[in-house]
Amino acid sequence: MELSLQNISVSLSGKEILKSISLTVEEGIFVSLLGASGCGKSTLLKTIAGIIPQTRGSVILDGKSADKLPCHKRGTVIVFQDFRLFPHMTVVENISFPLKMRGVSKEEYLKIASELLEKVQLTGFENRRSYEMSGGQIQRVALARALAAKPNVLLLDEPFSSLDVNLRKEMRSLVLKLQKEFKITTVLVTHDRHEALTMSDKVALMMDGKILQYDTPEKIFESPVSRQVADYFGDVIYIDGIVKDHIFQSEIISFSVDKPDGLYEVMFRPSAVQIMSNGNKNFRICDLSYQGENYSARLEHNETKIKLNTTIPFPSPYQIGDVVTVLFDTNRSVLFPV
Ligand SMILES: Nc1ncnc2c1ncn2[C@@H]1O[C@H](COP(=O)(O)OP(=O)(O)OP(=O)(O)O)[C@@H](O)[C@H]1O
Repeated sequence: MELSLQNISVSLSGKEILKSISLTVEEGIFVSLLGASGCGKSTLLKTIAGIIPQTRGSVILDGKSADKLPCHKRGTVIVFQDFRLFPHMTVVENISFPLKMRGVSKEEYLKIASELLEKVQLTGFENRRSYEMSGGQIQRVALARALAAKPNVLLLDEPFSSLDVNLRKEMRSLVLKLQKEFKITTVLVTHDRHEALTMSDKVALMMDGKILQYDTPEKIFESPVSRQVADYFGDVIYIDGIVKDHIFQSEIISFSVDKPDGLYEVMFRPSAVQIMSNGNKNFRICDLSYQGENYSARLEHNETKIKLNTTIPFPSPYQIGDVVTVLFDTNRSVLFPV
């Protein structure tokens, strides 16, 4: 099912939390709502589910307004961070619950529960209760219960944040595998950049109740629309300059661009910068620190004193004080007007 949000605004206790959010999640894709704590991610998820009513705008499901539909009629299911299983019910009873509510026969719901338990690798856990399982197992039951409801849109509110690193990795692959298998339109709330970039077909970066950019992981990382977006996704190098007659010119680099004349900052990701020992030797390494797998290096330009940070793969052939040539991959440059 396609999900479309049209100019959604939400106010809570007199404060505007979401500010005219528009976004389309095409059928069957996996989208992450990414952003710092308090930017409104969970509020947006709950608005999609119908738990929080919007002050303005519309939630459109498969081309039809869902604004007047209560939560249980929207076909959306939320999995919360704390999973919220029914503690007095067994695993099978938890998974079967949404099916029973829909009047599915006992024979049928037991069959579906058993198939889903197999999919989340919990066959044999049918009669356990929450207090007899680990966090990861409880999460898999919550996922099976969500899938049992045959949701049109699956909404995941930070479901991996309470798990340890290895389990988190395992659960991410399981969720993605099932999401692709069931072809469920899915929206994940996360504050983990890596999680958003590696799991999603598209990422919506939120800040202060607004979406700053909604794009594929490659585009949002490589072609950010603003400095705010660029900075959010990690280290960046900025160089000030001007564009004149379609040439960007600065003290250390110039190249052709398709931009109108004016003042700009050009942005590079550290991976778009290469260090070489031969060439015009324009930078000096003033700091080098091991990060695990690579080194973080700080370099200073010989004459202009422009400084930049980059990474050097392990083992580093360079030392602090070495004078090197810095090459910029201008195909990966992004220009922001100043
Ligand atoms: N019922 C409420 N009444 C008033 N303000 C609220 C209410 N619920 C949430 N807020 C505020 O709305 C803002 C957004 O909250 P929300 O939970 O959507 O953020 P979030 O991006 O999901 O954050 P986190 O990653 O910490 O969960 C916060 O400033 C929060 O304090």
